[in-house]
Amino acid sequence: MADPQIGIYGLGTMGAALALNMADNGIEIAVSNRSAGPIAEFMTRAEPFADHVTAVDTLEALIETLPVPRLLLAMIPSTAPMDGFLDQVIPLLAEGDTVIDAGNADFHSTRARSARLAEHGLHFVGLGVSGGEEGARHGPSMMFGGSEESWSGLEPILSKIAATFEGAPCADRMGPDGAGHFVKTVHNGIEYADMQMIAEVYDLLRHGAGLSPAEIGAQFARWNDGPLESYLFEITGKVLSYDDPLGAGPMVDAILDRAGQKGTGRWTAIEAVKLGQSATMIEGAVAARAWSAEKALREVAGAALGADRAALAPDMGELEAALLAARILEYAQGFRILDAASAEYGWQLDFARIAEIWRAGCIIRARLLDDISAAFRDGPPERQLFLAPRFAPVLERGIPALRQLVSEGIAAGYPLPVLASALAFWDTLRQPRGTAALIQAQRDFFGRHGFDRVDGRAVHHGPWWG
Ligand SMILES: NC(=O)C1=CN([C@@H]2O[C@H](COP(=O)(O)OP(=O)(O)OC[C@H]3O[C@@H](n4cnc5c(N)ncnc54)[C@H](OP(=O)(O)O)[C@@H]3O)[C@@H](O)[C@H]2O)C=CC1
Ligand SMILES: O=C(CO)[C@H](O)[C@H](O)COP(=O)(O)O
Repeated sequence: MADPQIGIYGLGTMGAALALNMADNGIEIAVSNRSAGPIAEFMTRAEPFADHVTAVDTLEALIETLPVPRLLLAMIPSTAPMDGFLDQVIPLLAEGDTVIDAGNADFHSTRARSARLAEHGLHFVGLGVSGGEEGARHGPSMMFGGSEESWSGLEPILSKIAATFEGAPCADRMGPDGAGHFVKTVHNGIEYADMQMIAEVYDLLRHGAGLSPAEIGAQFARWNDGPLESYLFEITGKVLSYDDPLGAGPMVDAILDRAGQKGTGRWTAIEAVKLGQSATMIEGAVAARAWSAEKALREVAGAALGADRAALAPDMGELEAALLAARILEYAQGFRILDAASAEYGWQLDFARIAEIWRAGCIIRARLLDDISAAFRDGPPERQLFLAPRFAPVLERGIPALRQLVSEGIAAGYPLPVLASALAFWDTLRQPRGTAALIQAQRDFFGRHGFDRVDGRAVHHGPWWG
């Protein structure tokens, strides 16, 4: 057996799948895990590729097994466990070795960890991996953040295991230190918005139009054959077609309506605000998950305030047009955050390439990304996707449909935090003169904050100050 090319520590859902993907692609790997059970389980699954796998019991042994300079990939929670892992490995590694955090990390942590490892002559890579277990096993989309040197060491491996789109691997270097994890975080923010938008339409169709989950699933499957084609529409169609094996009717009805969240959507919203942006659709989706967790309160409020909603009869063609417009706006918001971060951190992110690496393997893969990539290659006015000429006819058709959907939905009592905020974003940004003059007047009145006049005259306070 040849020397392992890379060590993988953490054989949970994602680590095991990535390791199997590597071994399946002929990459020599060494693996280990904190507890013993997953190592034995992994070796059973890896039996067809056993020639390419060395399994060891401890982290120390894993490091000893790897030739220098080492590539050591950890697929463990990127929070305190990652810092504990680094405490353990730093004294065992040699100058020039590379540690890869392939989990979902807060990019601020990644930047701090990169600086910490650099003090020891070590490289640290923040690798965003998307595609869930299936993607990790058969071809994920990967967003690399780290030095050019560590990219040249890792690129041959990542290119072999990545999803491909039109022959090119869906893996690339985004920039140094936290750039890869930041792009992955925004990917997840878009994922949150897309999932919530789908859930809002599901609600309208289920409770407004009275369709069954299976009928709605079939509708999502039909939409998935058109311009809305995407992984999330595909799996929504599938998920809604299942019945509960325990006999409680449609599977979706047997699931508690309380959404989990591990942090990436929230980080996206927080970073957007810190960067002077506001990704309202992503914020709306994070809010919806937070409100969903308040199940007990909603029970009380529903009994006290009434949970009535009126019937609706949405037209499926209009819905499709509305959803496409909303999806353009949600990606537009995501790329605006990337643009702001790229400027702030000097990353020079390549948006067309990011759209391409999201085109396959990842959770937000969607047909629309072809046009997004092309729009960025054309250079949209003001760097804004929603101003790209290629989207003009789609938005001209879709925005009135979205307006009708949102107004009818809200009038009938449905919460539409993502779809409604898409319209607020659109309607705000298309107004050359907005409402902020009044905000400025109020700020000056209560706090003498001052304002600029439209005529440019050097008078910065209102007559209320005499
Ligand atoms: N699941 C998904 O769809 C995706 C997950 N991710 C990210 O991948 C990472 C791993 O997630 P996932 O595989 O789903 O998680 P799992 O819960 O399936 O696996 C967690 C792994 O981390 C190990 N681990 C946990 N705590 C420690 C610790 N303190 N020290 C050492 N090892 C530890 C576990 O070891 P042990 O067996 O001993 O408990 C196990 O190997 C996370 O950062 C997650 O955000 C990224 C993309 C998609
Ligand atoms: O990164 C992922 C997908 O891209 C993970 O599945 C992540 O856990 C999803 O986020 P959340 O758990 O908050 O829904």
